[in-house]
Parts: sequence; C-alpha cells; structure tokens
Amino acid sequence: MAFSDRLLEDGAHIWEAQKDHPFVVELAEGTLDEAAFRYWIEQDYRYLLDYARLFAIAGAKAREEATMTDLLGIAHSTLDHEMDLHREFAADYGITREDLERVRKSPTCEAYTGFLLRTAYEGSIAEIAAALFPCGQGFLDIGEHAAALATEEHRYTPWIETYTSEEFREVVGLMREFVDRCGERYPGEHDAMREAFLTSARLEYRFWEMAYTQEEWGI
Ligand SMILES: Cc1ncc(CO)c(N)n1
Repeated sequence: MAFSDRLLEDGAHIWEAQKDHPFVVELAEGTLDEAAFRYWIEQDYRYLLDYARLFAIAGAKAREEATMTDLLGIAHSTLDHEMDLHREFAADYGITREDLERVRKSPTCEAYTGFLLRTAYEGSIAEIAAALFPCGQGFLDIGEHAAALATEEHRYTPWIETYTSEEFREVVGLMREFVDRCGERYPGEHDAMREAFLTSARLEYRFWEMAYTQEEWGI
C-alpha cells in the first residue's frame, strides 16, 4: 500500500468529521451564513500566504530538480490561481487585496500557519511532505463531497468549482507523489510523518470550526 494511503487510513476519522462539519455541509447547500464565509475568506487568505511560503521553503530544500519544479509550481499556483477565488469573493464584499493582507490571524489560523512554518524551517523534507498533504488532499476530498451534496448552483458554487478543478486536482496529485517518494526513501521518518500528517489534519478540522464560530481572540 502506498504510504499516502496508509496516512489517509490513519486520518479517516478526521476526514469524516470534516465532511460532517456544518460549515462544509451548509457551504455545499448554499445556506452558509455570509458572515462566516467572509470570515473564512479573510482568514484563509492569510493562511494561503504562509502555505505558499511553505512550498517555497520546501522547494528550496529539495535535492532533485523535478521536486523543486513541482513544489515551486504549487507555490505559484496557490498565489496565482487559488487565491484569485478569495480575491474575487473579497471584491464582492468590498474588501481589497491590501485589506486581505492586513487581516489579523485568528488563534487557530496562527496555530496552523505557525505549525506549518515551524515544520518547514525545522522539519525534515519527509515531515514537510506529510504536513502539507492534508491541506491539498483534504480540500480536494471536501470539494468533491460538497459537489455531491450540492443540488443546484448557488453563491458558493465558485468555491466548489475551484477545489474540484483540474488544476487543483493536478496539484494534489503532485503532493501525493511527493509523500509517497518520501515514504519510500525515508522509512525511519514514518512515525514523524504520521505525527505531522495527523496534526495538520486536526488543524484542518479546527479551521472549519474556527470559521463557523467566527473565532475571536477575546482580548
Ligand atoms: C485551511 C486550508 N487548508 C487547505 C487549503 C487548500 O489549499 C486551504 N485553502 N485552506
């Protein structure tokens, strides 16, 4: 069994919890509170800036040209393609790109991006691969789940289309190959990879909860 499949098996309960989360279900059905979605757009923009940074750092650490090309390509595709979705929704709400860059991260967004960047700077290449896998694979699976739940077009349809697009699917395919290559090459890293994978997956779950409750610092 490919190492990526073993990780997904270990995280299956976290995937199920994400699919059942009211943010995901209501987004799919088009009934999600606009304020919660707008909050998600703002926080996710801040998240994606650091997520792109993670791929750039991983690309710089990669030993092989093909891996560098894949990782730096994903950094670019995140900044260029995925974040257009956020900029377009933000523009509908009268929020500019500069406003988005200045949003204060919520506690969960701070925790998640802090974890990813710490892994990027301090972790092995195998841990980095495992930490980023739930981000891409999670959104592809949630996107497909949302597409299956959606019965008609609605205001959040562009979100579903982005995360089920061919471009996004290709990017996630590259992430999975990266995880499998690391799994094969570094058997001594398997436990650390599993830990990193599960931590990211749990933070993915917490990110839905954060947006649904519009989490605040309270101070
Ligand atoms: C929190 C989070 N994880 C993953 C993705 C997918 O890139 C995203 N946009 N946001």
